[in-house]
Amino acid sequence: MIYTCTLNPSIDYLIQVDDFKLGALNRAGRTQFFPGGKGINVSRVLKRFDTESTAIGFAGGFTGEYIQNFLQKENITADFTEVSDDTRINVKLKTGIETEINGAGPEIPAEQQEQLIDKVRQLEKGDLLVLAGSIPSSLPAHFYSRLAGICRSAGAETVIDTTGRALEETFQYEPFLIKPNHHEIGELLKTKVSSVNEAVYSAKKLLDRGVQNVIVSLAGEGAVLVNKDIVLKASVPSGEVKNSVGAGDSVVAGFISAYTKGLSFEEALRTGVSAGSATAFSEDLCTKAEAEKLRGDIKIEKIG
Ligand SMILES: Nc1ncnc2c1ncn2[C@@H]1O[C@H](COP(=O)(O)OP(=O)(O)OP(=O)(O)O)[C@@H](O)[C@H]1O
Ligand SMILES: O=P(O)(O)OC[C@@]1(O)O[C@H](CO)[C@@H](O)[C@@H]1O
Repeated sequence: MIYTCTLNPSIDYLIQVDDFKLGALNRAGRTQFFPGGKGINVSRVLKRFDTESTAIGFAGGFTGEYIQNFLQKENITADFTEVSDDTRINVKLKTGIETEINGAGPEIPAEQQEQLIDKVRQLEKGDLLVLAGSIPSSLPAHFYSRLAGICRSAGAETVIDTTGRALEETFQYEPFLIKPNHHEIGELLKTKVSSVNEAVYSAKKLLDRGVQNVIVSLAGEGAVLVNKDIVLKASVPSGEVKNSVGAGDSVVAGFISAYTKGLSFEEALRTGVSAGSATAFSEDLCTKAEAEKLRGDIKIEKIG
């Protein structure tokens, strides 16, 4: 079974303001709400790729209820731990360029922390847990590594999509996959990563620290997949980027969906990148049909 864990979900509030002026009253054009948070996005794209998952994490208040109702309408199994504070609202301002304001997230009391940990203790060998997104400020930075450690002891695999120390501390538990973008892997290794070669070099350093597979996404420049046996480079299709929110999560979901169905690393990477680009080219997360249309435009090269 696949689980996604979003410790810090959100309602993503997308606001279109064509001629945004700082310090003035701006009138919004189109506005939209979506359930957000990286694990939730992964679950939504998995569902569109006919792959079942259970979404766990913390949800609270009217915003938490909105997210859970939305997931229910999309027939996604969710088992959130309820907290009393409201789940955050993240503002995604579309003004020609994208500006994001993400909330810190609610207070998570110790009792609810333990309840979530107990859910993760139920995982078994063969299960896969995706830990994705930021950690609310009331939780310790090592919360992900604690969950990753529990999975490791149970024989369940982990996919980690977060940044900095929270990510680094999970390496001791040999995550199956991490998917930093090129800025994030650069920050982690205190270097600048802007080319495919630099991404591969950096990813190999993380294999040495225990990670089994690293996908580095380089936005419009493509993506690489590196593990101990293979180095793959994927090109991305060209198109108009409408909304990059969730593009990285779609790469993770597409990859997992294909890989868990038994496809090769090449085809799983192709599926991941097609989902990422299809999301970037659409307003909400991609549909399977949108991603499939792009498959043929993605070139996968074995470069190591
Ligand atoms: N300009 C683009 N053209 C085509 N595809 C793109 C473009 N930008 C992003 N993508 C798609 O989105 C994927 C993820 O992009 P990116 O490297 O920006 O990751 P990210 O920063 O994790 O994404 P997110 O915007 O979700 O935070 C890429 O692998 C690609 O498939
Ligand atoms: O603040 P975090 O947890 O790092 O990121 C949260 C977020 O920006 O990530 C998703 C896109 O990847 C959005 O749905 C959501 O608003």
